[in-house]
Amino acid sequence: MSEPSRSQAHVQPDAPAGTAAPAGLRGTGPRRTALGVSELVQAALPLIAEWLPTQRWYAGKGRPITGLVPVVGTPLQVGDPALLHLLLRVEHATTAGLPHGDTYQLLLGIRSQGPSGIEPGAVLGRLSQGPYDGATLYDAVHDPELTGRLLEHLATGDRFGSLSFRRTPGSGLPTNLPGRASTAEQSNSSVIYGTSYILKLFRRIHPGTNPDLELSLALSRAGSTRIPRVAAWFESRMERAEPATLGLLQRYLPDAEDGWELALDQVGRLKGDRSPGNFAIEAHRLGRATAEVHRVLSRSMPVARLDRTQTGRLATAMADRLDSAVAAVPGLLRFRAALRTAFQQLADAHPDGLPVQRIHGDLHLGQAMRTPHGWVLLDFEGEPAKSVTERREPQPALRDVAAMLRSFDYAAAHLLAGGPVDPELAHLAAAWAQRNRTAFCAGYTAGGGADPAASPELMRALEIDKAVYEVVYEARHRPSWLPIPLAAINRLALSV
Ligand SMILES: Nc1ncnc2c1ncn2[C@@H]1O[C@H](COP(=O)(O)OP(=O)(O)O)[C@@H](O)[C@H]1O
Ligand SMILES: O=P(O)(O)O[C@H]1O[C@H](CO)[C@@H](O[C@H]2O[C@H](CO)[C@@H](O)[C@H](O)[C@H]2O)[C@H](O)[C@H]1O
Repeated sequence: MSEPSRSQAHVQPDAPAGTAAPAGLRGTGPRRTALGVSELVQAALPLIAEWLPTQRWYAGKGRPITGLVPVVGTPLQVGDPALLHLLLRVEHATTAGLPHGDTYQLLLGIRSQGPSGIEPGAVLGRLSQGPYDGATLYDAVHDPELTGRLLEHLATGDRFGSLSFRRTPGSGLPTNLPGRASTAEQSNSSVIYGTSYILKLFRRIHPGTNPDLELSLALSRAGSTRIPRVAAWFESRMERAEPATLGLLQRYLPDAEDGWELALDQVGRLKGDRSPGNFAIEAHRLGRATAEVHRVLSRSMPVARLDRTQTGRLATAMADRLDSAVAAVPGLLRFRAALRTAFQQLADAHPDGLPVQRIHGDLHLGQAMRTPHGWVLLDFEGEPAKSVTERREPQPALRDVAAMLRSFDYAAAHLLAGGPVDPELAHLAAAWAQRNRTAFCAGYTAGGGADPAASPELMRALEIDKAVYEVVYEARHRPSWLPIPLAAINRLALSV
């Protein structure tokens, strides 16, 4: 690898790019850049264009890319290996012909010899021009040395141009831990440091504070033990006043078991001759933990009461989401009338309005970890398909309860998926889901949350709203799972 030139080594470690006009993939670039970075970014763009759509976290799948616009490039390490932090806007044409795009966070490693032992999917390719001509460009999340560098920046609270690394008071962070890429199925990318910390790197970047940081910090500051404590984060000012969250460092829970895996193990026992455990005890505890988190959030963040008109708007928003979902998945059309009735019944059942507060927003068994000290909740980012503004709006707390109820249903349905029709097993699976749903609700109420049974219209509407979201999610990401939420929609529509 050619060593970075002196000018690059001394470059201001931030290269604000301004907004370039959308154009083809090559030649779309920053107007204002520091020497070295802009050439490197230009050399990397064709490789990025090929690699990006293959990533799980890339949200633009199926939509042709009409432009790649570097927003800010920041060298975090120069030399061999080098580490480039890049915020990149990916543009797509919309039907109206106007550009529409998302901003992504990339951490790019560059090595002359190529990284050893790195999985092939993490390599973007070989640079064929620019200051690093001939070197290998790869996803630095998979390079322990470079992710170790990120931890050092977090520990020292560094600033590089528009990038700020920030620590929570009292968190003395180690600086000598290499990071390994997490293999968990996820919407972002995470790096685990030893058995102590986990850094989530948000991939699709929205302006402003990410709700995951916002809510996790509020819970951490309130002393809640129901989330992994926040140790640090980093953010970029990009071109706006309010910084955009880029990464969140939390305590790692080395002894934790994933709630979804635990539930699948339990429900799987219905099939074999293994003795079925009593997951309902855990479901009850999880309900309590959820109520506890809601209580802390209601004390530390704004609460409100929707009046009658606003409650009507809540129902209308559900009906609107249903209509968009019908357009995306026409199989929903036959349920539309019944589901709309359920939304109207929610509005009619609450003439005095509804209390609302900040909530988790996308609670499911995969977001709950069982530790030796009880259940801990993760990932307060909310539903990735919603705008950040929507996700930050206070909601009925029972929305999280309804979402978790859907998750018990998913675990039971997963048992039956793909196999021959087995009415006896289907009966056992349905009974398992019901038992755990009931236990979760009882735990939630025992923990001080509102009794879900006291608001049946609200609960049904919230469950439908979630199942509609799931139909779109599965159609887009896991089409073979689509029958799971569709079966729930069928059941819920029949109950109206
Ligand atoms: N603090 C933690 N301790 C242990 N494992 C964690 C922790 N945070 C996340 N994980 C693991 O990483 C997975 C993905 O985390 P999550 O926050 O849901 O990421 P994403 O928002 O990218 O989907 C979780 O399901 C869990 O298995
Ligand atoms: O965890 P994410 O923030 O990425 O959430 C998205 O993906 C989830 C799946 O990984 C999805 O959850 C749905 O599938 C789960 C089983 O895999 C099930 O337990 C949930 O109840 C169901 O909603 C989630 O909706 C989506 O936003």
